[in-house]
Amino acid sequence: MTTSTHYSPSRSSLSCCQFDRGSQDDVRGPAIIGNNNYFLRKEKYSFPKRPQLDLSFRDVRYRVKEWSLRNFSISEKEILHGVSGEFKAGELVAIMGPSGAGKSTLLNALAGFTVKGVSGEVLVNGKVRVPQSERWKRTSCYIQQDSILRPCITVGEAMTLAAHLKLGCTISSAYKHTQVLELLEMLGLTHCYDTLCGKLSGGQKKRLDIALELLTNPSVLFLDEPTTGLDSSSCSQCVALMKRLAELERRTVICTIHQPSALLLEMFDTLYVVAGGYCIYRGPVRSLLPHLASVGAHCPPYHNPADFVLEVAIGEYDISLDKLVAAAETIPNDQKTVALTTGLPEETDRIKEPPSPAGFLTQCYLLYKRQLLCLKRDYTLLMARLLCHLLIGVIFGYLYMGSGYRANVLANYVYLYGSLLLLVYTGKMAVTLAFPLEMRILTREHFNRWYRLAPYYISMLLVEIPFQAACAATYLAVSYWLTGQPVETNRIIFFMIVSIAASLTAQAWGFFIGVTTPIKIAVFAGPIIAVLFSIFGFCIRYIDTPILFRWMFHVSYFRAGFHSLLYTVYGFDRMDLKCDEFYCHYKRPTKFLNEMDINDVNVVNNLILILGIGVLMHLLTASALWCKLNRR
Ligand SMILES: Nc1ncnc2c1ncn2[C@@H]1O[C@H](COP(=O)(O)OP(=O)(O)OP(=O)(O)O)[C@@H](O)[C@H]1O
Repeated sequence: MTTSTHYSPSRSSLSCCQFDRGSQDDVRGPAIIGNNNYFLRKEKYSFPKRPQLDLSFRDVRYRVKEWSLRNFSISEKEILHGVSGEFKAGELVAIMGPSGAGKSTLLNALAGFTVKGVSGEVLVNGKVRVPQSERWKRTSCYIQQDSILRPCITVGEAMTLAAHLKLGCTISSAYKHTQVLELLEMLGLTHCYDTLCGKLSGGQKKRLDIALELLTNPSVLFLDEPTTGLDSSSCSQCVALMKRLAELERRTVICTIHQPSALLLEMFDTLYVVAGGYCIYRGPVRSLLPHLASVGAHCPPYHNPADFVLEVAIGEYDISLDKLVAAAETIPNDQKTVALTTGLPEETDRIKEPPSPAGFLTQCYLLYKRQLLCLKRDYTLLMARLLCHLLIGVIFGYLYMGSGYRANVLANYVYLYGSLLLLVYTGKMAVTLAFPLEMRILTREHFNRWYRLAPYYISMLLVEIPFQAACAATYLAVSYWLTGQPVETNRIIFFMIVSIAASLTAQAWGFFIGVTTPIKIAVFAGPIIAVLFSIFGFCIRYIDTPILFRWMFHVSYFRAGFHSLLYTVYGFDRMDLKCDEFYCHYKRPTKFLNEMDINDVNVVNNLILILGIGVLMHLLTASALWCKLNRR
């Protein structure tokens, strides 16, 4: 998304010298923290002050239900076993532990990203936090492990769009733009302003993820393994950045981390170590080794404390988990963390609630523009879809040339059936497979309160529906003309409307299948459902349908579409067809309709049925999406 007044900093206020210096600083890691690098130029930034939030949690448990095929029963598994802790504003907290210990599970529970199965209390400044509450969502953000960005938009566009969405209309565009530039400068991304997100390095993507969420200046940041996949200098840079974020304006920054170097570990204020779903240490980093020594685990000289605590956690030093858990309980409170903040910090008058996000229509508009921008940049797939429809239209038209006006109705019957099947398949499959890929972006942006589900869904439909309609119309125009169907305005209009409506309803089914089923099931569930419904009306008549299946006849939009197409072509008192032989059985179109048992088709009613099913499927899809996003 672009705005006309915006300019690339590389071309304007920020000089190349700044960028060059930033780049050099990048590779010097934590050693640079005392130097004059971009993470330290705090005074320049003008972010609105937010409340300081201390986070504490008591007896947090996470249970999942597991279905056992062998015993044919559902069992419950506890992953977090009643962990407690306190994280103070201004602290950089590391949640560490061996693989599978429950780090991400704990982070998700604290962030409110996982709600189902979580019990216990999470308190914010001493008050119970409701994970779904608007206030909590406005003051916190969650950054997932994998960077999820749209590859085809630039850093500047991504930031500008996020600023418009998250900061709403009450804040001027100029101010938003200043925020964008300041954040990019702070995170060393100024020189990437015009770079496509897909072309950023791993470290740059992580920084952009953070920059995007910092637009609302949240008080609490949760980051799931922000250093995973980065080289050592990028790791240092990332942790140095988080440290500054915690220090600047006393944000609470909590992240899970795998195996930091000794140098990296020292940069954290507080360490929370989990093993097997239990807490085995919580407190300042500097107290870790003395604490472990008190339970009989002495860290060898020159050994990385982070490695050491993981080795202790997995039992390499013959210290049982029970003993470690019991020892963690005895850590004195003053050592665990400093007392929680009560009330608001100083400078209360500067503290502001985050602004309201953009309104419904603005969200629709911005998301629609983003969709269009992505399509414009990556048009190969769209062109391929359009050209395929054109090509297949030519092939079908050539194969069934002239069948529309001849009495050899069986050829035309197959053309009509094949055409509808094609439009149903292309409509359905194009979105069935595309949607699961969108899900991760949607989950991240929706959770971090960029926008609501309805504007997202509407913006997606505003792009997908016209495009599928255009593809269908391309195919129909070419094949209709080549096959010699009747050239009568009413018939052409009905033919086009019914075919396109069926294709769009199939598309709605595609969305539904894509949202509700895993991708591996979706690839065959889509075609199976299409074929199942296509049987009714094509090779079986209503009177020949077993009673058990007659309901499918009524709800099959394919049947409704196919019968309507046949009636549009052969009904409405069509004159006799051209007969090239001595005797043509179906010279009179009504004879054919009578034998097919479709002489009284109501095209308008069928159209209402097709569109009704389409609308219903969209409503079901949106409901399923809502459940997925809000019932985690
Ligand atoms: N929904 C779930 N259903 C079943 N098991 C789960 C579920 N979520 C987590 N687990 C299990 O809980 C344990 C902890 O998972 P979690 O992802 O929190 O580990 P982690 O410490 O972050 O590991 P890693 O560092 O390898 O990412 C794992 O054994 C995982 O298989």
